Amino acid sequence: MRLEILTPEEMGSVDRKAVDAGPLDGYGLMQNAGAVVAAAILERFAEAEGFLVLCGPGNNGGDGYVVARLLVERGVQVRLFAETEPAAGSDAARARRACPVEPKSYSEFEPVERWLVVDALFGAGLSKPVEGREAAIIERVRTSGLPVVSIDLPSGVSGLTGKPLGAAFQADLTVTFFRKKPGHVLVPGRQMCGELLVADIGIAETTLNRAECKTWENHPALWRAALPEIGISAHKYSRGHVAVISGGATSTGAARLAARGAARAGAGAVTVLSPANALSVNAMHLTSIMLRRADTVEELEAFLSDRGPSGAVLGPGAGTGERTRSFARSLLDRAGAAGGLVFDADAITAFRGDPETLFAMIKASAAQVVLTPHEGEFGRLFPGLEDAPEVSKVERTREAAMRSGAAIVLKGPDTVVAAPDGRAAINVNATQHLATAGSGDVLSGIIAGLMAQTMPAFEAACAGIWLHAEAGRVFGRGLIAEDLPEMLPQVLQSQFPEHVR
Ligand SMILES: NC(=O)C1=CN([C@@H]2O[C@H](COP(=O)(O)OP(=O)(O)OC[C@H]3O[C@@H](n4cnc5c(N)ncnc54)[C@H](OP(=O)(O)O)[C@@H]3O)[C@@H](O)[C@H]2O)[C@@H](O)CC1
Ligand SMILES: Nc1ncnc2c1ncn2[C@@H]1O[C@H](COP(=O)(O)OP(=O)(O)O)[C@@H](O)[C@H]1O
Ligand SMILES: [K+]
Repeated sequence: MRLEILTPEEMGSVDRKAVDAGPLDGYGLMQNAGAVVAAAILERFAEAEGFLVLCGPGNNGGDGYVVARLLVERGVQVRLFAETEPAAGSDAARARRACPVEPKSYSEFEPVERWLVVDALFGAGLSKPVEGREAAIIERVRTSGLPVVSIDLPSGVSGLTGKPLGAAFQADLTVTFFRKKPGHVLVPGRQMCGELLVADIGIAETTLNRAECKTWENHPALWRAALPEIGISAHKYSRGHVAVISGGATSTGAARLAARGAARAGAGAVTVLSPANALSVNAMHLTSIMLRRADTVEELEAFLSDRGPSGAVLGPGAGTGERTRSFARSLLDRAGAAGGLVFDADAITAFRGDPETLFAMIKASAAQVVLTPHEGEFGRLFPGLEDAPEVSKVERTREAAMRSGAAIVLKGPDTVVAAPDGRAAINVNATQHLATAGSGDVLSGIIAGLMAQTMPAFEAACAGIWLHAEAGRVFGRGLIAEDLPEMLPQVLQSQFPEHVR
């Protein structure tokens, strides 16, 4: 599967390598790009009565001239709008000369009913906010309601960040080339593309140095091989034992959701470690999941010594005070080499004043650590890496992983996972039904459950996010967090039948 995601800059270097290797030059690639776009348009929009092609000054516009020419050759009506001539000697200038349609200026642009707009204004070379006459055309197209096919990217959407830079098209179909770019999978770019087609334009697969690729679309192909297998002689503890730290009497549900997530993800045993004042409320709601008292670090450490769990979740409902901070220190200190720790919610917020101390402990620990912040929690731990218009969520998450020494799961509709070694994956199967209280708690449990079964942190985080999202997607409307663990068996059995024996 072609799961690699290339930044516009990386794509530019692939293009250059492809041209150097031949046989196609830049103009040849542009011809192929135009041809795949024209074919996709004719196949999907056969009922369109004519085409309004908008060409920008660069190679994206060059692709537009090729599309216009090919559509004219098919005998359909085409009007072309361009404001700036392509640079002399460029591939786009050659495509412009070969195009039989004389461009009109943008000011002459008029929407025509039942026609289709081909957006070839800007692609990978978007370098500043779209304003003025281009913004005016985009607004006219939007109010006309005409369908839009965008070449490479909806003009105005940054291929790097997925965010609009000024005005931007909402496309019905976007045709990009060779590989997806971050802007096609990060929101809001993902929705602004409409349907996304990744087309082959004759760039050899060998042009891409796969070993250098560090960013992927999250998909089972990335981590299927690392999914835990249950051996025939398994016993409950050999399948992994997860400890989940509960909060006090009025905030115990989050830990139980995480515990249930860990159990359904396949951990053979799960223990909730509860303050004394919450033991009875936890006991009333737990059956197969075990319960043990842990008010103090000494009690936690006694449990760690007795039972040697292979995974733990700290944070959901745990409180942001000294108990949580001291439990974090103890878990990082005492977890064996195979231990997998997930710090979520309050375990993240508890270190807001002193993230460097947490990062130093993580780096010194033998445990594999995953931090699962939402944007608010992320900002508390990583000042300076907050969301900003021109920064990519992938790069922010990657930088946070390097700073902290943990795998970072930055949650949202486009959850990004990054590892300290630079690997990153963008998740695309989530549904908005996951935006429900406690859904993140279940996720932390699923990831810990997978790590407790010896799945490495990055793979466990990617698998956990995908399974969690798939459970939400399959369940659909009316989802509450309690439903997520209960959907996992169905998702696991339908997607990975070989793992259920
Ligand atoms: N490389 C290859 O082999 C292949 C590439 N292909 C195609 O090439 C596309 C990339 O082409 P590209 O690099 O020429 O950039 P492109 O997106 O046309 O824009 C650059 C121009 O727009 C201008 N400009 C930017 N933002 C602006 C704004 N907001 N408002 C106004 N102006 C703005 C910018 O100005 P400047 O930054 O120089 O001031 C410059 O003049 C790629 O998306 C794909 O479609 C295919 O043919 C397959 C083979
Ligand atoms: N609009 C959305 N679309 C898809 N997934 C979402 C959306 N909103 C939230 N999620 C997912 O739901 C979960 C919410 O986690 P979190 O914010 O920690 O909530 P809670 O603290 O209530 O458990 C995360 O996995 C997140 O990625
Ligand atoms: K475009």
